[in-house]
Amino acid sequence: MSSRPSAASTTSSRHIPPLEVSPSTGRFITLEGGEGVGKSTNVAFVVAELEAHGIEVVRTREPGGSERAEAIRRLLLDPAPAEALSDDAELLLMFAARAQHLAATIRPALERGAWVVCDRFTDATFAYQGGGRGLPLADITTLEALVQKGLQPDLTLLLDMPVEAARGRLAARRAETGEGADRIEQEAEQFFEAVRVGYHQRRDADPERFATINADQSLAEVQAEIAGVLSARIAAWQAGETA
Ligand SMILES: Nc1ncnc2c1ncn2[C@@H]1O[C@H](COP(=O)(O)OP(=O)(O)OP(=O)(O)O)[C@@H](O)[C@H]1O
Ligand SMILES: Cc1cn([C@H]2C[C@H](O)[C@@H](COP(=O)(O)O)O2)c(=O)[nH]c1=O
Repeated sequence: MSSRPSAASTTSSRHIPPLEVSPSTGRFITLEGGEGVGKSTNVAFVVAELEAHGIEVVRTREPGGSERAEAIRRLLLDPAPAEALSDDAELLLMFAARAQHLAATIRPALERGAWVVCDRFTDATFAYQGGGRGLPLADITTLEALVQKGLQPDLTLLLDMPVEAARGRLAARRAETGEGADRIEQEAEQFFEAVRVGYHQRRDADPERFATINADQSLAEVQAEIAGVLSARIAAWQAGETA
């Protein structure tokens, strides 16, 4: 476990008020949204904000987040597979990767009191395999219960913006880095519109856990919104712990 400097000893505490976080209270925060909305950029921001308050943070992602789960990620996202991947196999591989990720990374971190910040989790399965592919939500709910055994994120930041604008950002990133589109990113715009609707349905079914962030604004504005949500949620958790 990394050391926990006191909140008072940190210098970049401009967004979140000083915290006295109990080491035994691990929290699980996920960032969700369609392709190119800024999840990776803002995962880094959330991690930096928490670490600035002396919190041990494990940054992770799905699919992936442990050695074997990353191997499954490669299978899932291979842009030119020798054999087409069936929708059912895709769904089951997402949950196989998640089961391993939970066992190897997420549960051990939470059990030792670390906070986990994860780039995508099961809401992505509801949005992509449920909304995008049209697989039955009841099947996803069954797998969710089997694999998570009741564990849910404490907070999910849904970065939301129109699909076309986000694809523009992605195109700019690809032009800059030279990276190609993975197997799922190669889907048509209609697929990603259905993914966005899938996320909205998840959010509407669990408004307590979700906070919607308007991702279609400058990075500074997005991060101010995220900082505000984090600050409020952390204060509420702290109040609950000391009550
Ligand atoms: N608010 C913003 N305004 C303008 N550009 C942004 C903003 N947020 C992120 N970007 C840029 O948009 C691109 C996509 O951002 P990022 O890689 O964080 O998205 P992502 O949601 O993680 O993408 P993916 O779906 O591929 O995982 C990057 O080049 C990033 O620098
Ligand atoms: C967890 C999860 C992810 N996906 C999709 C969403 C993306 O297209 C890729 C992951 O790539 P990223 O660059 O890390 O965002 O996988 C999915 O379809 N279902 C899921 O459960």
